[in-house]
Amino acid sequence: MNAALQAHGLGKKYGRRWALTDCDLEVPSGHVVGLVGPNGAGKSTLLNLSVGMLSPTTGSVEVLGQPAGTQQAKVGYVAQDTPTYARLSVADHLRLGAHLNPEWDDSLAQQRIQRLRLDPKQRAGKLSGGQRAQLALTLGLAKRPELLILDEPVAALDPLARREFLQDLMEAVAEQELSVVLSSHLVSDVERSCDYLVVLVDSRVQVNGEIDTLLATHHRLTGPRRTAKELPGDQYVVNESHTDRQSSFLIRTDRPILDPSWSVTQLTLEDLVLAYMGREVQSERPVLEVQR
Ligand SMILES: Nc1ncnc2c1ncn2[C@@H]1O[C@H](COP(=O)(O)OP(=O)(O)OP(=O)(O)O)[C@@H](O)[C@H]1O
Repeated sequence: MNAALQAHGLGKKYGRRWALTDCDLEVPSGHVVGLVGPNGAGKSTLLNLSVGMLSPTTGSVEVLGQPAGTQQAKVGYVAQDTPTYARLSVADHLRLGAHLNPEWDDSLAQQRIQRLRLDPKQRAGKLSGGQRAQLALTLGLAKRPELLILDEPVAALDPLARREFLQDLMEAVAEQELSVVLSSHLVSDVERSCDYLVVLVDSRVQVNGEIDTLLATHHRLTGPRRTAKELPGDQYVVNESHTDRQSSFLIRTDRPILDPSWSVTQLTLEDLVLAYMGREVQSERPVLEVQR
């Protein structure tokens, strides 16, 4: 199966300013991928390049095995500002969706609009921010894409609407062969809905892999003070902190931790994301990748 997303040396420059530099990434199909990273990391730029809304200054990006922007019917995209046509009604948007998309699922679209209590006659410009986001998400889902790319899709939704949307998304993933890449600042949403994680910091993928595997292979070790050099070679140190007598390491390893002097704790996804986000940018290749 083709990768959902594949970027090589991808870069985008605006005037003299680089928004994304030399980004390498491969995301397999069949996952719900959470793309997280600090403000300005390049997430939106990467997603815009992936759908062909922007053209790269350097490098290349493919979606579903084809150059970005050539698979319009198979790729759904909801941009960060959930664009809609202000003067068109909700019903007009659905008609437009049906007209433009060969796989359009009208009953899904109508049911969703009904459930969300959106008035089909209301112009999109008169909807609230959250309702507009729901309309844009409905268009993305009803298109029945193979890959759905969502840039902070739930940012404008209230907590209940957020939960329902993520539920809808997971149902769509279960029912059809749908891969999803969604960027989010909310680790709890990523935890609830994603099975694959990409942490992007300053254009660099810091960690990339299935969430279950990442959680099973990362641990916090706490014990008598020592240096990272004293740890076994298979223990990759993500971060470390020390007091006079104690050391704490966040490590990644595929092997059992045999040293009985360590107290070993499992990490939450938030611990893991924050650890990679808080690190100095790692630009050395190869990027740390964990896959089954
Ligand atoms: N149109 C533009 N012109 C100039 N610089 C831009 C433009 N769009 C983005 N940038 C810059 O590129 C960098 C990456 O921005 P991008 O929006 O991709 O980050 P992001 O990870 O999506 O951030 P956020 O989490 O805040 O949405 C930032 O430094 C931003 O200021």
